[in-house]
This record gives sequence, C-alpha cells and structure tokens, in this order.
Amino acid sequence: MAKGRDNWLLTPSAMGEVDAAAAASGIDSFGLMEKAGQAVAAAVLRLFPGGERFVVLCGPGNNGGDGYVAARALRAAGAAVAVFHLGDPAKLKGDAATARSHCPIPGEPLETWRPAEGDVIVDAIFGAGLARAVPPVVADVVRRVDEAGLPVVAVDLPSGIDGRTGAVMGAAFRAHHTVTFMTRKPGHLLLPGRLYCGTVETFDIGIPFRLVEAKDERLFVNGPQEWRTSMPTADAAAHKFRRGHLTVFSGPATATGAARLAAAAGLRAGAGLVTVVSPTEAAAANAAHLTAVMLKAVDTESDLADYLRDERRATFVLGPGFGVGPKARAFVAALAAACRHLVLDADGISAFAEDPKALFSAFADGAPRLVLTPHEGEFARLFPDLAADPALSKVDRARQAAARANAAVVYKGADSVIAAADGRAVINENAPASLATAGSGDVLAGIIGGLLAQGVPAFEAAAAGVWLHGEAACRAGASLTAETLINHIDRWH
Ligand SMILES: NC(=O)C1=CN([C@@H]2O[C@H](COP(=O)(O)OP(=O)(O)OC[C@H]3O[C@@H](n4cnc5c(N)ncnc54)[C@H](OP(=O)(O)O)[C@@H]3O)[C@@H](O)[C@H]2O)[C@@H](O)CC1
Ligand SMILES: Nc1ncnc2c1ncn2[C@@H]1O[C@H](COP(=O)(O)OP(=O)(O)O)[C@@H](O)[C@H]1O
Ligand SMILES: [K+]
Repeated sequence: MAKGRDNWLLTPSAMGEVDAAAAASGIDSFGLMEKAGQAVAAAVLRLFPGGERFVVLCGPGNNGGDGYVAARALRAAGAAVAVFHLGDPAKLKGDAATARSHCPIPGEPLETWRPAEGDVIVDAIFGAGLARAVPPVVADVVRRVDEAGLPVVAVDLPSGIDGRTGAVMGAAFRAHHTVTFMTRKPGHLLLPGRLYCGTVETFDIGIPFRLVEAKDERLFVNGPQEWRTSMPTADAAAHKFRRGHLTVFSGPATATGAARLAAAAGLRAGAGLVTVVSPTEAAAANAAHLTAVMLKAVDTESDLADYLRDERRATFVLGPGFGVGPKARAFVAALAAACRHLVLDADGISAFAEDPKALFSAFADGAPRLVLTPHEGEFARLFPDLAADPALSKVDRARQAAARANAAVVYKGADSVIAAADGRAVINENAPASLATAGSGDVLAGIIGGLLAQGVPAFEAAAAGVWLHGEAACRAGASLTAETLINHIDRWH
C-alpha cells in the first residue's frame, strides 16, 4: 500500500543505515549535511526574523556538523551568530569536520555561554547519535536556557531526547521547533519526547525515498492510509444484519453507564445492531436509558451459552463497568471458546491480572480475534515484565504484548500505540488532551467493537477506532464529555 511520507517513521539507527546506503549509492554525504544545515538556518530566520543573536550549540558528531552549516548560512544572511561547542572541535571527523572548516566562526567552549536577552538557540548538540544521558555541562546549559526562557530550534531532535523511545536522557531542551530530516522518528511522537519537540518540520534533504522504503520497520503514524482498504464500503443494499451485530456487556445496577457509552459509540461507528447484555438486576436501569440499542438479560454462563446460539452475535465488548472477578473470566472464556470477536477493556483486562496466560491461551489460535485496550495501569497488570523493562519503548512493549496475546493491542495514552500480533504498529497523534475525561475509553472500546462487527480485522479496527475517536474529539471541542463525544463519531463512509 502506498504510504504518505508524512506517515513514515524510522528509528535513528535505521536512519543511520539509510544514510550509509545513500553514501554507498554515490550520493555526496556532505551535500546532505549542507542541505540539512541550510534548512535549519531557513527555519530559524523564518521563525525568528527579529532574533538579535543566533547561538548555535554544536556537538561532537554530525548533528554538530549540521549546526556548523547552519551557523555559516545564518552569518551569510547577515545575522549575528555565535557558536559554542561541546568537547574539542579539533576531534570532529568526516563531514562534521568539513562543516566546521567551512564555518567562519571558530566558536568557544559550551560552558562559557551566558544567556543574553534576544538570544535564539540553535540546538545541534546531539541528534540521532545520543547514546546515554547527556553530560553535566549540557544539562547545565539546558537549565540555563529554560530559566532564561529563550526560544530553541532543535536540529533533528531536541538534545537529550532519545529518538527511538522519546525518553529524556538526563535533561533535554524544550524546543519551539524541530527540523528533522527525511522522516520523523518515534521519539518525535512518543511521550515525553513529543512535548519537547515543539512543531516538527520534516525536511527532504534529497535521499531517494526508495532508500527509506527499503528500511521499512513496519511502524507508521496512525492514519487512514494504514487501514482504509479494510474499512466497510458504502453499500446501498446493506441491511442491518449485513452491518454486523455488536454486544456490550453491562455491569451491575450501580455501574451501567460505561456499557451504554460503548454501545452507543458502536452504533455510531456503524454496527447494524447493538445489544446491551445486562444482569437482570440492572435491566431496569439500562432499559430506562436505551432506545436504538437493544437489551437482553444474561446472568449466568448458561444464559450466555443460550445467547451465543445465534451465530450472528459475533462481536463483543467486555470490560467497561463490568467488575473484576470470576464472572469476567468465565464470560471471556466462553466467548473465546465460541470463536467470537472481542474488545477486552478496563475491568475485563484487570480480571486477568492474576493469570494473564489464561487469557492468552484462550485466544492463541487463528487470526487475531481479540483487541486489548489497556491504559498504562491496565497494561502493567497484564504485562508486568514488559511494563517494567526500561530498555523497551512504548512501541516495543505494545508489539511484544500483541504477539504474546495474539491480539491487536491499543496501548492507550496521549501517545496511543496500536500494535498487531504480526509486528505492525502505528503511533497515534490526532487525539486532543480533552479526551482525558471519564468514559472516553468506554467510547473508544465501543467504536472498535462497531468496526469489528462490520468485519474489519482486529489491527485495522483498533487503529481506525483510535483515529476516529481522535477526530470525534477534535470536532467535539475542548469541553467534551463522553456523551457529547459520541455525537461526533463519524461513520467511515
Ligand atoms: N539522513 C540523515 O538523517 C542525516 C543526518 N544528519 C545529522 O546527523 C546526525 C547524526 O549524527 P551522528 O550519528 O554523528 O550522531 P550525533 O547525534 O551527532 O551524536 C554522536 C556524537 O555524540 C556523542 N555522544 C552521544 N551521546 C553522548 C552523551 N550522552 N554524552 C556525550 N557524548 C555523546 C557520540 O560519542 P560516542 O557515543 O561515540 O562516545 C558522538 O560523538 C543526525 O541527528 C542529523 O542531525 C545530517 O548531517 C545529514 C543526513
Ligand atoms: N492527554 C491526552 N491526550 C490525548 N488522548 C488522551 C489523553 N488522555 C487520555 N487520552 C485518551 O482518552 C482515552 C481514555 O481512556 P481511559 O484511560 O480508559 O479512560 P476512562 O476509563 O476514563 O474511559 C484513551 O483513548 C486515551 O488514549
Ligand atoms: K539536537
């Protein structure tokens, strides 16, 4: 499938391989650095035309090389420019040494920089090659820039941000703007990195895109290009059964709202029929609030077995408000045994905290039929080892979890990652902070259930659901509640 370049992501190490492949194919590597540095200078002049002094901070590698090119370009444009370097610039190698030799400003040691009013900082200390926590002298400059409130334009990544994971390695600049090259890196989207980048500009320095595509890491920014072809198509002849039947389990009488939110969201997302299945004692509470959504009383495993006799009842959401306990485990086991599709959310996930393997083995066979939608806390309950491993990025965690569970995993948060059991993954970026409100996760579970009911495969339903949820939230405005969010969910067609 054709991928838009804006949606492409590469880890820093893969980008390094692309660089090497470009050089091996005869492309002049210094020419790439020249274009990178010129793009940075152009961004700085565009964003800060009134800057009194451009302070270019140059590190010991090629990120520093980009900085020397930018310093030369800024000087050539007539601006006041100062250069400060980390370490001994005589030790620079290759293109970075060439860039410095072309720069008319020799520079001074980083530790001698003192903030001055009107300074605009160009951060070219570390980029893709950041390998460990920044040294104290860099942490000190970060602190002084922060305290002075000076604007920062970062080259490739804000120094201190790990481009693979988005982690802060000791300290990091909070950039106003970041200019990166060819593709964004996961650290531009994953938290906390995203919060340090400001606006991100992806500049094409002229590496043929086929070299980027050759390093496909199966990681993209979430968007329609990832799942469009799997979505339901407009069908004038559709009747309600063709559009699928979604069933949402209600909790007890004191906790019915979450299931109704999910059910209403599933209907809006296009399921042809939606039923809330409720304990008898909660049926009156549910009946009082349901119209288009149907209601059925199911109390026991044997009631559920009866309900499952109708094969058209193929798709389920279990978890919102359900309660954590043996009933959740038994119902999930019954759904798995009956080969149903399931979105397992909230309490449904927590119910397996003591024995996650029971869940994984129930859904181990065949094409993934399970979508797990954990937030941070729920993720750690099902996958404690993955959550605790500091070497893993959020993408690594979601991927390993998906493979282990033979499920699509939506690892929620402001930087939701959706991963498939086969290793595909996307990072979501369209969700506004207004989604941090009670019940918005229930709405998401319902949207995904609504798509699954229409026959969309697990990963595509999960990724599309997260994206549609984010779009709905943008339309619902800053004061959205879970109820108003539902009214802004758009069917795909
Ligand atoms: N296609 C592209 O994308 C292009 C990319 N380009 C640019 O190249 C950049 C990548 O360059 P890069 O590989 O030289 O890495 P970079 O970030 O300069 O750092 C490496 C240096 O820092 C050092 N070092 C690391 N961590 C440290 C620490 N904590 N504390 C102290 N030192 C530390 C490390 O030392 P070492 O770990 O070896 O001891 C090494 O000396 C990329 O971000 C982009 O700006 C463009 O020029 C053109 C095309
Ligand atoms: N700051 C944020 N920015 C964007 N999306 C967010 C943010 N906080 C939460 N979300 C999204 O909102 C939803 C909240 O779900 P969840 O944590 O289960 O909450 P609840 O249980 O209240 O429904 C998830 O889809 C999550 O990705
Ligand atoms: K940088």
